[in-house]
Amino acid sequence: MLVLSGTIGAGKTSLTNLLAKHLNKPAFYESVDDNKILPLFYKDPQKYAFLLQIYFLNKRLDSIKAANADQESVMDRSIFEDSLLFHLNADLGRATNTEVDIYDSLLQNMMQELPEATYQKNPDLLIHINISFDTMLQRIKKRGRSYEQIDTDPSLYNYYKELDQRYTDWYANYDKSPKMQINGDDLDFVEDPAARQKVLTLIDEKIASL
Ligand SMILES: Nc1ncnc2c1ncn2[C@@H]1O[C@H](COP(=O)(O)OP(=O)(O)OP(=O)(O)O)[C@@H](O)[C@H]1O
Repeated sequence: MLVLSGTIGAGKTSLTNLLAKHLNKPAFYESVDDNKILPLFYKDPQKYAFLLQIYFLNKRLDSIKAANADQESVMDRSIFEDSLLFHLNADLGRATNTEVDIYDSLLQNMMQELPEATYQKNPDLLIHINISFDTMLQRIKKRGRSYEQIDTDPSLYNYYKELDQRYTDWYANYDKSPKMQINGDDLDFVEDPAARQKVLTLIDEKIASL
């Protein structure tokens, strides 16, 4: 299982699509637009942070189980980033210590590899798309999901800034599988065909080396 990671607007969904087509493998997406809890969370984070995370955990484990039939199936987001986001929200006072403890132990329980299982839950490769904070802000604006806009809620600026910093630390410390990083500022694989080819070649080379 190949798993994409990266901050909001990094291009995870687009690269999942490209890569799955390139490899002729199934893609697994977490649909953001169908998520009924996400807009509620952005409106009232204190009330909905924990519920949103339980929703995501459940969905992502479903995808992991489905994606595991194939070593090169592609998933558009990792379960580990949910934990990163939840801890950020908890540190902002949007979840209680008890909720954090329950979340952490639930995640650990869900992700425990069982010796008798026919598949593993951790990725075979994590592909991290790294974009700068400025690019992140531009993409959020360009995509225009209403609840993500800083113009509507200026406090989101600090939330995104902190998220950006935590992503850098998270990727540096990630050790659940082999990993690679794509420079999403330099390589615009959505708009530029040459960049697209370069990214796919980099990933092919990494897969071949595993
Ligand atoms: N575990 C989570 N906790 C809180 N918010 C989350 C969580 N997971 C995703 N989100 C929110 O859901 C929205 C979509 O995020 P995500 O990064 O998965 O997709 P995306 O922005 O479409 O990424 P890309 O453009 O890279 O495909 C964002 O507003 C993000 O903050």
